[in-house]
Amino acid sequence: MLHKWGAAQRCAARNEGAKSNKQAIRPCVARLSVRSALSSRQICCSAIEQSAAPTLSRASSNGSSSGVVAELDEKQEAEQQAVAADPVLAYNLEKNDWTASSLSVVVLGASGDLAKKKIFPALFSLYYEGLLPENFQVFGYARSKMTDAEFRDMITSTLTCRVNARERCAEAQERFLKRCFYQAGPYDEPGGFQALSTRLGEQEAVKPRANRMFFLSIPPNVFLSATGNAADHARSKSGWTRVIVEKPFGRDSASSAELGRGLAQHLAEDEIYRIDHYLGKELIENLTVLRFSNRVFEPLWSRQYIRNVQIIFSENFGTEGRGGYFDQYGIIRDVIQNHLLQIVALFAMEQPVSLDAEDIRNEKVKVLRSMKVVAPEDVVMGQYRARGKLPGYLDDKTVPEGSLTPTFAAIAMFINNHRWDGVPFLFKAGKALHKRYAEIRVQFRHVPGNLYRDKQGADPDAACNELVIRIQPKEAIYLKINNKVPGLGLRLEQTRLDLQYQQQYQVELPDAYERLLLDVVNGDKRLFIRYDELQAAWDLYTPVLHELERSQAAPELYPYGSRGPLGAHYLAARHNVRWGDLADDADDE
Ligand SMILES: NC(=O)C1=CN([C@@H]2O[C@H](COP(=O)(O)OP(=O)(O)OC[C@H]3O[C@@H](n4cnc5c(N)ncnc54)[C@H](OP(=O)(O)O)[C@@H]3O)[C@@H](O)[C@H]2O)C=CC1
Ligand SMILES: O=C1O[C@H](COP(=O)(O)O)[C@@H](O)[C@H](O)[C@H]1O
Repeated sequence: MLHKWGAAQRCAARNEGAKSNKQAIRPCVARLSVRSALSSRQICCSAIEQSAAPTLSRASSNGSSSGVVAELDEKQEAEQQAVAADPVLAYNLEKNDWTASSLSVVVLGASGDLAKKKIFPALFSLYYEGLLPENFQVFGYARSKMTDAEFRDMITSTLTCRVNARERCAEAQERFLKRCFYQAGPYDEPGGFQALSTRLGEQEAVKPRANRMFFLSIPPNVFLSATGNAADHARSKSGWTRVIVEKPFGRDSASSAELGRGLAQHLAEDEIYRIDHYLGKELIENLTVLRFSNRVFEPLWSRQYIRNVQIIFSENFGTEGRGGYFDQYGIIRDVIQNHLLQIVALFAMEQPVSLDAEDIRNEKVKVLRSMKVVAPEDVVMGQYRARGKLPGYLDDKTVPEGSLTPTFAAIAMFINNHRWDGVPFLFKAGKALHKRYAEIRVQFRHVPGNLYRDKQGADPDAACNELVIRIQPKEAIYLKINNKVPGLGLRLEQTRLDLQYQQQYQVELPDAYERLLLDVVNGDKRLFIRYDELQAAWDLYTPVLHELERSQAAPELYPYGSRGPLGAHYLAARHNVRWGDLADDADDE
């Protein structure tokens, strides 16, 4: 399964007469993907080459090869057309030539939670699925002292074989671990980075072009010094250097701008990848597909038909262990100003000129810049308190005594443009609630002059159509419609047109970090946040965040495991909205 990319490149190298790498590799990608349902990101192919070969030889031996070859040729042609129409693939093919390059991924903060929980497992998954180049290595970097062997021991327990075919997983893990190295050093001095660069060079020696990718999995107080040292002392001299920055990108407009200026002293904007892992979730990537490839949705996607949009994030656990970080930020900065606002930008944008990163981000930034700055009266804050044995936020030892930091918030926002004027976009996000889920709910307007008004029960709201995009868990898209209850009578009930991913696709979905790391390898910035988007997002929230801090506004307490504070319902009611998740809860239990 490994090194499909390398195989495609080798195959391309044999393709004489092609004018460019892109032209050379296309037929290879197409031919080698004949028997596989690879996504547009999964760029071919040795495994597929092997799986096509036996079919051909078996067919030859019973004398029917021409039929099979013709069939393959047909499929190949169809695949070639698909590849030609895929701008992501075309972009990747144009930008990378891994026959002459190596890839080093350096994880700064390798001893930390995010690195262990997300980054190493994602890198292993990509490796296992053959999506990383042949000459590939991982370097962990942190202050903790560790040998390569200890580092490998540390990450072993984090590696799992996510993909369907788990065959030879242990073997793949062993091979992956041999590519993992560790360098101890400080973030704020050059010495460690110089040593890192030397060791990177030793591993990269076999390829003329050495590409280096740094993941800043470190606390924000060392972002700038680590970036400066990485860029100045461990930057690639022969290939590209890309730096992935994790949130928090500052605390407000001013600190974010300062961070931006600091990064810009060492890196060009095209070297910076601001990650928002919600953009890497399957259902979020599907948002634009849903909108722009289905004729049925786009005409409805405006104030004319949509009454309100709700973006809901609910976690059934508290800050356990992350209280120190969380208390400095709170739920608005932790989740709403970034993950949920990014979802709205994608949800509400106009159709971009193309799927190119800049075209998409141009449209997103227009939405953000059209939004009304959040008003204090449109914010409800909550903080969880203890319930039975479940600890309250203030019981977390890493949280300062008497902290007023919100662990829950509900917010109403508006987009002042032709399409969305007057439509409330309601956000609700909280920790230590009753369930873990994230979803987008689109509530449609009432049916005017409804013929069936008296057949639908007393509550007219319950008869409104609602489109639900369930981001996680149990990913799904369903549309609530009114339907006649079968039988001789005439009674209507609300039911669902239901796309449940588990039933429909029966594949395990890739983790968001897998998708995003692969995008960085391929230089694809569609799912990363551009500087002007970030600043526009902060400008919407900075005044209210400052005001809440200045006024020392006390959050409403809610019990651990509840649905959050009552204030969220009053806020929704003020905008003539009812939270859709309450109605659906009973069905989903
Ligand atoms: N964990 C998560 O789920 C998420 C994290 N993030 C962000 O990702 C980044 C990393 O997160 P996470 O792994 O949880 O962070 P950690 O607190 O685990 O820190 C990562 C590593 O940084 C080093 N470190 C910790 N504190 C300091 C300090 N004060 N000064 C210098 N170095 C320090 C430690 O390594 P050593 O001492 O060995 O150098 C530690 O192992 C953060 O910016 C965080 O906000 C974003 C989304 C989710
Ligand atoms: O960025 C963050 O996201 C997580 C939730 O991510 P998910 O992919 O598990 O939904 C959240 O717990 C954390 O507080 C926040 O920093």
